Amino acid sequence: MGTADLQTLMNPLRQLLGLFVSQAVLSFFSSFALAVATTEFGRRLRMMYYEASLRKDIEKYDESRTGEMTHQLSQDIGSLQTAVRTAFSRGVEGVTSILSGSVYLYMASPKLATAMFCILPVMAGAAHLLGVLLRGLSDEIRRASNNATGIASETFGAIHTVRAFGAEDRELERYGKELQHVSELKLLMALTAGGFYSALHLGINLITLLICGFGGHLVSQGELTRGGIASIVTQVQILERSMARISVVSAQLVKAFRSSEHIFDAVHDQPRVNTAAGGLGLLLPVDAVKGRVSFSNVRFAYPSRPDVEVFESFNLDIKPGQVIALVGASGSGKSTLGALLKRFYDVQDGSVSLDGVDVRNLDPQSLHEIVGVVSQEPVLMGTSILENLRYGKPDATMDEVVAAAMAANAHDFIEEFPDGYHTQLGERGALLSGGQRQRIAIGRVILRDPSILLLDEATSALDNESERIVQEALDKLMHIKKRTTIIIAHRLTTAAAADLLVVLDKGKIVEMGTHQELLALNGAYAKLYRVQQSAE
Ligand SMILES: Nc1ncnc2c1ncn2[C@@H]1O[C@H](COP(=O)(O)OP(=O)(O)OP(=O)(O)O)[C@@H](O)[C@H]1O
Repeated sequence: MGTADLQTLMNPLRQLLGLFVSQAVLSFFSSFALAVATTEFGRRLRMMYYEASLRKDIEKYDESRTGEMTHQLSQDIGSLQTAVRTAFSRGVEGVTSILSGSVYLYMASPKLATAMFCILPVMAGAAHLLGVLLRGLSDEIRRASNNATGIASETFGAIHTVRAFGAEDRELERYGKELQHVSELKLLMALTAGGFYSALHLGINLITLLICGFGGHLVSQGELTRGGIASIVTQVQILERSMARISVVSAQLVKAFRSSEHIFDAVHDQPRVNTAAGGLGLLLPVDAVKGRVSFSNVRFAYPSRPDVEVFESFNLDIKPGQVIALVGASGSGKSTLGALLKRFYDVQDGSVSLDGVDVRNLDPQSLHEIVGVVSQEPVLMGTSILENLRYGKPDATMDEVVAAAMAANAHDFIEEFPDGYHTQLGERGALLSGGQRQRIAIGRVILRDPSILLLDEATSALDNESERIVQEALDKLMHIKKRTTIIIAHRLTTAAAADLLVVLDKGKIVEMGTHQELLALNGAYAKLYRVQQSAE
């Protein structure tokens, strides 16, 4: 072979090599760009959904299972991401080959192309029907699998109760039932989709047969060559395969968007209380707050139970610096007053105000800075003790943190841990005892230094010794500075020292006065007190 021949051979080879390399580079960049775009899409959607969930109204939490929300955050958005990625990669490829195949067909034989395109609407109609069927089924599957995840997460969260009641088998059965339902629905979906795709393939083969028949007729008429019909049949098969692929991709996309509809709804849902920081409502300077709290003609029923009115027309005025204790039977509305003050819920009528400002007109961040809470069963985060204390004041110095922990009677037990303040707590602070958890919770409130303190039965879950230590910490918290304090008390020993005791019954104030005055009155409080004294 001469040099000139070799040159002639090399030229096209070089061109081909160039083509292959550019194809590889192009394919790398397009798949990378697609991965970047879908990853970013997933990240943003997750952030938007997470934020919407964090900011949604508390009553929505009363009605939903947190496990479902976690499922949606990971599973549903994940499958949407995959579907979008597949739709783009396969969809673009499919659409391109349909377009180029159609042009080729039309140029090869306009009559054959027209005949073929007449059949397309029938296929599109069938694909639409499948979409409708799949949509209904995928809704059902989503509901059932969210239920299953909800059950599992509820059980994990309440593992001590489950273990204490030996309820593992019952929980397994409950989860298993839901999972069985999911499997049945998925099988039904596989049957529907499988049936459709088999019918689709049958249709495709029938169309190919028809084209062969019609093509044969055109050959006999001299309008088409035998070679032409062979390449048309090949092209038609490519076209049909692309259409089938697109219908699969679009069904997947429909399914994923359907199961994510509620995510978009949640993202667009405007909460009643906008907790986003910045200029929403009045900002009361924390230092200038006097601490007067007034409930005026409050009418309230929980949104999840609108028919049961907890308060019909409730009035209570708490003076700045006053320590009041709310007492009364279980279910009389004590905790609800705290929830209204923190604006977890809005009153239906009347108002709750702070220094004369309706809490609805206050910036929620400002409100939470002013009103500090120590709850009955404080929940800590699964991070370090230090970070948990700093939850009250993220920029607190180490000295401030230690001082707060000392005031909360927590410093000594923290120092006994090998890692001290850096000790990692389990989920919800599970590695601490109830009393230790409460002292950390008191410490974080001391750091926050609120003007109004809400103590929700803070000592009710403790034994006598722990109660004494926690009570001592609470006393320090109440006396570090004079602040309005509302104690939601179950144990009347906690309430006895308050300036004013407010006795509630079914959402109404039945008695008010100091401990001594109420004992002398010999009414509801005295009765409650005697019952508790004899029980202790
Ligand atoms: N999230 C809620 N959704 C619907 N109803 C609720 C909710 N929380 C409380 N309730 C109802 O509101 C009423 C008042 O409850 P609340 O918790 O305020 O009573 P409480 O006096 O604090 O009781 P306890 O001393 O047992 O904590 C009760 O009938 C209760 O069932």
